[in-house]
Amino acid sequence: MLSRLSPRLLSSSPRLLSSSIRTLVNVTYPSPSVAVLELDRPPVNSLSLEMATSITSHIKQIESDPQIRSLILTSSNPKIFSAGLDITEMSRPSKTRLSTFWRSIQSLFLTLYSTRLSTISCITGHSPAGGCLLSMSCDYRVMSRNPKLGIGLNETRLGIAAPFWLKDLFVKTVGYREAELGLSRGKLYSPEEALKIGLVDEIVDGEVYDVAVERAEEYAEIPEKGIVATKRMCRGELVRDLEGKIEEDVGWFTDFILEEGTQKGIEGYLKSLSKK
Ligand SMILES: CCCCCCCCCCCC/C=C/CC(=O)SCCNC(=O)CCNC(=O)[C@H](O)C(C)(C)COP(=O)(O)OP(=O)(O)OC[C@H]1O[C@@H](n2cnc3c(N)ncnc32)[C@H](O)[C@@H]1OP(=O)(O)O
Repeated sequence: MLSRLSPRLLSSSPRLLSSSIRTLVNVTYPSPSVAVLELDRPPVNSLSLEMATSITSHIKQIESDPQIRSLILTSSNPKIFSAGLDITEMSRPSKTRLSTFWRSIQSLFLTLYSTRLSTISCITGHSPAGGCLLSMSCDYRVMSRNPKLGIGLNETRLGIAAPFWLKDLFVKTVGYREAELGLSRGKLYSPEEALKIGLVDEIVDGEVYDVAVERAEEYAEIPEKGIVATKRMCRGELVRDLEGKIEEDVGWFTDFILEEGTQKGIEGYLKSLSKK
């Protein structure tokens, strides 16, 4: 029933949907050419298989409306953009679920990174690891100035490593040396630091959402053909690299995560999170 609705009418607000078909995101339209996709998976918008699949399918639905030119990605939680991958997906999983989970993350990245839409990440809260991946996959990033917030790739802190395509995305965004330092130290950058290295494009004192809408509207005025060709030029190589190695990457991920040493690290990290 839901899929027959026009994307323009589609709002996945919890007020409108029963919990059994809750889609974990809300979609709204602040202007005729701009859509907003709000992550809404309490408590921390972590990316489970269902969450990643839902975001991907909503991006595709929005993309299919030719009137929509820009997409803002944001969060219903003002303190947390996304806590990254749902770590429980990686804790003592079945191999089948783990492979399907990783495919859903690859697919979310490929969809968001190569969409014809101009994408603005509106980062009001923490954005570690997979949260940073979502932000970096967008064309423009605005973040609240709050010095308590962190954005970056902290995988090493969990005893895991970013996959090659996330490392490549980070290198493309901040440059080789900063990426190497940030990755090996598992560094989370404050908004000021993130601005300095180009991990975000703008930091905002007031209402970050209003600035995101302004930027989305500016992008929407640029002729689509030029933007799409430019995106393809800048992003095609990384997209092709991953597309050519999907199975290899699934193999690396599942082997790495299922190792006993990795499992122990993940268990310890989960304990430290829930003890806080
Ligand atoms: C040959 C080459 C080999 C190469 C191998 C490559 C293949 C391997 C690839 C492996 C790649 C894996 C990539 C991973 C990327 C990721 O995204 S991993 C996830 C990283 N995320 C984090 O570390 C964030 C952890 N969370 C936090 O720091 C904080 O929760 C927060 C700052 C986001 C919010 O803090 P606060 O508001 O204080 O909330 P909390 O009380 O901490 O959390 C509430 C609640 O949520 C649970 N939780 C938090 N984060 C996650 C998460 N990511 N997943 C699942 N659950 C999470 C937390 O435990 C609390 O639960 P309880 O209320 O205690 O039950």
